Amino acid sequence: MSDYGIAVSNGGDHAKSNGHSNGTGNGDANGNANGAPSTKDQELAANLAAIREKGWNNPIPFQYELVGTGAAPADGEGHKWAGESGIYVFDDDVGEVGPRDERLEQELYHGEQIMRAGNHIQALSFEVKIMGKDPVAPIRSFEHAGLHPAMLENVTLCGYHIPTPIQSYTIPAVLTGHDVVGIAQTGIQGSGKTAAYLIPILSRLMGKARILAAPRPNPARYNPMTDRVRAEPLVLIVCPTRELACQIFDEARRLCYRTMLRPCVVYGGAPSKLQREQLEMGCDVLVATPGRLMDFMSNLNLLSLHRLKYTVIDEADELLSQGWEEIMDKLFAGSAVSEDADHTYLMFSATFPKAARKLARDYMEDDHVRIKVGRVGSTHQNIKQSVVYVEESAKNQALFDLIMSGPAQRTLVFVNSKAKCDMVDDFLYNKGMPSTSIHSDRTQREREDALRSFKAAKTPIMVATGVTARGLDVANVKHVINYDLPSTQHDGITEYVHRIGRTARIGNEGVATSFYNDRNEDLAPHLVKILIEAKQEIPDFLEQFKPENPEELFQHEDTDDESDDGLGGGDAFGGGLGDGFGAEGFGTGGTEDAGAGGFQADEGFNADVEDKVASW
Ligand SMILES: Nc1ncnc2c1ncn2[C@@H]1O[C@H](COP(=O)(O)OP(=O)(O)OP(=O)(O)O)[C@@H](O)[C@H]1O
Repeated sequence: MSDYGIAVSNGGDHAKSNGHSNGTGNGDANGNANGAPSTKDQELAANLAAIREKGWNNPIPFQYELVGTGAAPADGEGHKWAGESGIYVFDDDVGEVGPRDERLEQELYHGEQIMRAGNHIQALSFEVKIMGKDPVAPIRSFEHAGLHPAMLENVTLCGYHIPTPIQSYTIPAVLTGHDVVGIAQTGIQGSGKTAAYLIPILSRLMGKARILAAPRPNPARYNPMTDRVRAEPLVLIVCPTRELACQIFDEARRLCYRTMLRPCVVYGGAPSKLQREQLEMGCDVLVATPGRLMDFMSNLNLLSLHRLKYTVIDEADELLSQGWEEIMDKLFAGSAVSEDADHTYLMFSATFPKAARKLARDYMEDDHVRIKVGRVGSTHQNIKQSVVYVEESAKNQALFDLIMSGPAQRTLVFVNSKAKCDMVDDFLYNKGMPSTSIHSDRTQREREDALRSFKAAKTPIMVATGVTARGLDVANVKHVINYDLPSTQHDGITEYVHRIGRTARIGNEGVATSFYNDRNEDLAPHLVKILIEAKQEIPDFLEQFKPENPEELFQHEDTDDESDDGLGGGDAFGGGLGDGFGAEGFGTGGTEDAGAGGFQADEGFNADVEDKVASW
C-alpha cells in the first residue's frame, strides 16, 4: 500500500522527466528478445515484483528520442512552464471582486499536492523577538486582523485557520505601514513567511488596485495583437532560486484569487517569450529571480518599476552570498524604482549578515520592525532522525535496502554532487524504483518536470543536491535520506537542518536517515548536538563526539552561523527567553560582540523590545 498522501495511477508509460543512463533499461524486465531471460533480467524482474508488492509505482522510462526536440513527452500532458499556471481572469466589468471559478478553485486550493498543516501544529512553539520603535500588537486570528474581505476568503480557502508566529507579527506591521526585516531561523520547517508578507500587502492593495494600477486591457477580452501593455507592477518580490520563485507565485495565485491583482513570475531557464507575453497582459505582483529581472528591467517598453509600492527581498542572505548586491542596491536605492514616499521594503532572511544589515540601515525607515522567529527547544521535534554507519562503497545497496524496508512513501535523497545525483538516480531506476533527480546542470524544463513528477508521486523518489532542493515545499515528503552528509565546508550542520526540514513541515511528521562514515567526522560533533537536542538516539559510533557538558546545548544555540549577523545565537539578546531585554540593551547574559550590528542600541532599537513565546 503506497503512502504518498495522494492517489497515483500506476501506469508505467509516462515519459521520464530527465535522463537516466540506463544500461539495462527497465522496460526489458520481462525477458530479452532471444528467448531465455538473462540472470540480470531475472534479478530485475524479481526486484520489480518486490518493489511493486511494496506499493511503489512503476519507474518511468526516459524518452531519449525527444531530447533537444522540444517535443512533449508521450504522457498526454505536454509540458507547461510553472509561469503558465492558471491565474484568475478578472473581468473589469464585474466590480471589485469577481465571481467564483470552480475549476480554478479546485486547482488552487483543493489539489491533492497542496501542503496541509499536520496534527502537531498546535504543539509547535516559537520564540519571537520583535524590535522597533513602534510596538506591534500581534494578531491572534485572521478574522480580527482587519484584512480585506476578499483576502479573508482566500485565506480561508487556503485552509489557514490560525496565523503562524511570523504572520502574527508581520501582518499587523505591514498593515500599519512599516518596513519589515524578518529573520526566520533555519529549521523552522515552514514558518509561513511567504503568506506573512503576501497577505497584508495584497490585502492593502485590494481596495485600491483600480486607482493605483496602470491602465490596461480587460483580461477577460484580451487581444494580444492590439492590447499589449508595459508591465508596471505594484509589488516586486525577488528571491534567489527558480523553484522558490515558482512556489511564491503559487501562493500569490491563491491569495489574488477573484481580485484584479494579476501575479506573474519571471525566472531564468524558461523561455523569455512566454514570460514576456504574460507581462504584456499587465502585471501587479511580480515574482522574479534576479538575473531574469535585470534582463527585463533593461527593456523599458516591457517593464517599469515606477509604480512599485512594495519591494520584498526573500532569502536576502542567499541573494547576497550569490553576489547579487548590485541589483539589491539598485532596488533599494530607488534609482530604478518608484520614488514613492510611502514605498514599503520587506527583507526576509535566515541569517542577518553584514551586507543585509547595511541595506536595512541605509534604506529602511527608522521605525522599521524587526522580527526574529526561532523554534523553542528542539528545532525538529516531529522528525525521527537516525544515523547509520555505511561505507562509501556500500551506500547504493544500503539505499535500496533502506527504501525497501519501509512503506512506499515520498522520499527525498540528498547527495553532495551533480555527478553523484545522476549516478544514484540511475542506480535506483535500474533497480526498478520510480525515481527522478534534480540538480543545477539540468535544463529548467527537466527541473520542472522532475519536481512536478515528484509532487504528483509519479516518481515518488527524488535524488537532489542540497542547493537545488533548498526551500522546497512539497507536501507529504515522509522520508529524507542523506546518502551523503553535508560537509562542514559546505554549510555543514546548517545544510543538514535545511535538508531534514523538507519533511515534517508545518506540524506533520517525518523520518530522516543519514549515512555516516569516517569521512563525515568533521560534522559529527554538530550532528550529535542536534540529535541530543531533539532527544534522538545517539548511535555507538557517535558517542565519542558527545559534548562534555550537555547543558551548554540548551543555551539557545542557533544552527546558523550568526557570528557575523548581529543576532549572536541568542546571546546578543541576553541569553534568550525569560531574561527579557533590559533597557540598557540586549547584553544581560550576552557575551557576543555587543556592537555587532543587528538589533543594537546604536541603531536606536533599544526601546521597544518584546520577547515572546508564541504557540501555534
Ligand atoms: N497559517 C497557516 N496555516 C497553515 N499552513 C500555512 C499557514 N501559512 C502558511 N502555510 C503553509 O505552510 C507551508 C510553508 O510556508 P512557506 O513556504 O512560506 O514557509 P517558509 O517559511 O518559507 O519555510 P522554509 O523556510 O522552511 O522553507 C506552505 O505550504 C504554506 O501554504
